[in-house]
Amino acid sequence: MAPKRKAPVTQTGATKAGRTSALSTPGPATPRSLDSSVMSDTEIELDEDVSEDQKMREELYGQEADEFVNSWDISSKRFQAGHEVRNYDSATPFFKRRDFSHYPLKPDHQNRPLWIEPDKGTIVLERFSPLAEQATDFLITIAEPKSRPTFLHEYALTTHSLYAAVSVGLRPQDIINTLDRFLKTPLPEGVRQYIENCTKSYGKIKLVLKNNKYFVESVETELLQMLLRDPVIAAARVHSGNADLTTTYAPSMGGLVIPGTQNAAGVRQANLKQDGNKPGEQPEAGNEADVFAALNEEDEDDDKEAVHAFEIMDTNVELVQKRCLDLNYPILEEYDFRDDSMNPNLEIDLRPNTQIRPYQEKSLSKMFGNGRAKSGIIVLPCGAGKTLVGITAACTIKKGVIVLCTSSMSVHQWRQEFLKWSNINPDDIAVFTAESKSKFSGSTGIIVTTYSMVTNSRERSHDSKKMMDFLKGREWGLMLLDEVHVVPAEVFRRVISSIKSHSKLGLTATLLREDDKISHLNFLIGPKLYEANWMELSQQGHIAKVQCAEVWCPMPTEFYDEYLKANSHMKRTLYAMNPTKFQACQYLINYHEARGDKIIVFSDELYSLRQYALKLKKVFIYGGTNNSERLQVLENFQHNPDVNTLFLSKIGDTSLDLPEATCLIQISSHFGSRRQEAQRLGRILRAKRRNDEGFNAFFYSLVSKDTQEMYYSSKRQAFLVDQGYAFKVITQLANINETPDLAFATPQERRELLQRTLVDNEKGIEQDAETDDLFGKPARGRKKTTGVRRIAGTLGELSGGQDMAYIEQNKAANKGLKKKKGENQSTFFKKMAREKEKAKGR
Ligand SMILES: Nc1ncnc2c1ncn2[C@@H]1O[C@H](COP(=O)(O)OP(=O)(O)OP(=O)(O)O)[C@@H](O)[C@H]1O
Repeated sequence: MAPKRKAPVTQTGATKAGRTSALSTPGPATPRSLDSSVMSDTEIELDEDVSEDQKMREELYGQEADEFVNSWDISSKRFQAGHEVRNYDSATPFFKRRDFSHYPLKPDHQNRPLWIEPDKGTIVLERFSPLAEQATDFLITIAEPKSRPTFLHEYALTTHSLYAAVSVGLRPQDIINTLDRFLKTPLPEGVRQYIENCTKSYGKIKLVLKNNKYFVESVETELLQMLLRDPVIAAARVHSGNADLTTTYAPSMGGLVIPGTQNAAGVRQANLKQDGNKPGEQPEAGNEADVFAALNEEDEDDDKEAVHAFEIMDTNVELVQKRCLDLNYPILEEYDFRDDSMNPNLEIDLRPNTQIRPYQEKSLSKMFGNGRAKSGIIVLPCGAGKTLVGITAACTIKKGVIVLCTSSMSVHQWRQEFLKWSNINPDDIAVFTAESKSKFSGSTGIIVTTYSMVTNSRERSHDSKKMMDFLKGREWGLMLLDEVHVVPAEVFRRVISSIKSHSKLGLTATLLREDDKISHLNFLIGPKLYEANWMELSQQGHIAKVQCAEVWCPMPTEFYDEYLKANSHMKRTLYAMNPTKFQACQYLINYHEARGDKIIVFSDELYSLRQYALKLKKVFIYGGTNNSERLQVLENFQHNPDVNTLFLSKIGDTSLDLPEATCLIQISSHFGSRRQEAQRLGRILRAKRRNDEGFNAFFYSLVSKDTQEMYYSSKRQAFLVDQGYAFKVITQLANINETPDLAFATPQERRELLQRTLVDNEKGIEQDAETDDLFGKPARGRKKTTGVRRIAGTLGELSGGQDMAYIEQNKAANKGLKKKKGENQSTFFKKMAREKEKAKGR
């Protein structure tokens, strides 16, 4: 019989929930020995029968255990991972390669707020630490926030985040020293090297426009010499006859005051500097403030640093930017607007009573950190006031501004906001849309337009062409890019190549895309300069507090049977039309209307949008609703006490400013889109009543149980969960069974609903207009035919037995099916028709 082994009992302070839990590190309450060779008293005592031990571990941990068992150094009873010797205990296999419990802790680690994962550079912040605020400020500058629930925040060091850190004025050594000071363990060598490698070339070379000439600038002459040895860059240089590099001096850092604030824009972050301590050296124990005292000191040497530069041709700017990127020296774009004497100044200032909020100021200070304007992206939650951030940037630069929006409604909103917050002369701000092509009257001004107006080169009218020539023919001080997350990189490329601007500011609430193309924006616009914390803003009352819930709605058997047989389009319709979901929706509407809430119900699926709205006698807007009807519905929703619920298709996901709305119900959505979930939540974050005592907004996602929707739903929530939102799961709505007058209460009604849904959608599912524009031209709803669908049935059923009914399509729907002239033709036939028309005209 094999000798008995001690039971594995270790728990090394790990928690189960959240990504951060995978870091096995001792919790603050249970400090471990600093000596990695000392065995913990809870460690497994190795017995002789290794094969049995191995078998057990294999059973417990599968394949992964093999690797561990193979690297198990029996003689020393220690686990060998690469060149590091680790202690092994029963929890080790749970953490696999992410067990860092052998890392020594600094003696005063309780005072320090950060953990780091040595292999990946993932940083975990203890939000309950007294230094959490300072650490957050620092982390937001150097790393990407990944997840920010209540107690532990997770950040990742990436090349882009380090690039952004350098672009706001941090030096590699500043980053290393400060990070080391905040860490509970010494900074791992790999992370130090990563930071050095990523930052050594970033921020060294700048593109600056001075007196309307482009200069490539650096404090290191050798770097400029190296660039000039490159044939492409050498060819782009403007030869002034002087072979030497021009020497100038760095601009003064302070002095610039962002309008709407009391503080100079020279950000504290830009002044983070080394103090005398060597990396890893401990600050004086017991004095937390000392750790950071040095961070805020002014860098007296900055003003004395000589800057060298050479001039390049205007026409070769993009080429030089690309070439520098290829050479691994990404060029930072900076606009020395205070020294730009060539472009006329714009008379614009914030109105005297305008006070920007602390997070708005923080985000802008990243842009104007050294007295110049850096291009980049600012990420603020929906309703947090991105517009005012853009306007304040324009008031700081005071040069010509071009604003690009996603819809014509946003264009008008931006113009209104400019007039509301600043003293701009109304004649100096013009809009360029399909309906209006006005220009400003003076020598400079502001133009607000849409991405599509600027990039759609086909079939331009004479006026549009003239307007485009006007936009292309001048230099803009600032380009404001709204909702940058929705615009394809190609569109940016076209905008940026056709319109010349000295600085670019991208604004968004959700810098995420399911296609992972977000990184393109880093080099097309600039790095992410700032990202706000949603929870913090809601705690401060800038955005509403929201209770999120996922309501599980079981499907009646007959629906579920059809669901299992259906194709993917029909599946989506069926889980949206689930009668239990309908009842949950009806119940929630009744409940919240009675509480005085204004409710928006979102559905991506047009058929269910209409069916729900008609059955519940509520107003609805979708892609096919015409403009005047949309405005009328919105007006009523805002001001009419009898219209408290509005059904909206996905066209209302963005750009909808309805501060009256306090409750959201989602009955159908776009697969697993995290962005849509966040954008929809954004519709209630701006609730007017957000600062009322005890006010909460509500966000319900209705999900058909045991369908694909459950899977998508958890995917969709990932972004918001990372922002700290908790989704409650509701499996049974209180007293729903006793609620009178619920729709589809009898089996017969439910069967009728099923049959009608199947028959109505037999030909295919109607898709909504592919547009984000709630106020743009209503695009025609497209019919997508998914082929013939056979339903098993009997003659009895066809004659009306068992609730299968012959349903006549309504006339409007039939009309919609009629082909209009030229509609649904192939491009070949359309071209032929056009040519015929032309020939007739000749
Ligand atoms: N500093 C401020 N002082 C007072 N009100 C402000 C301030 N900043 C923003 N607001 C108000 O907050 C509301 C939301 O602002 P805004 O529409 O710019 O948000 P947003 O971030 O662009 O939202 P979305 O992403 O949904 O378009 C507006 O009513 C705006 O007037």
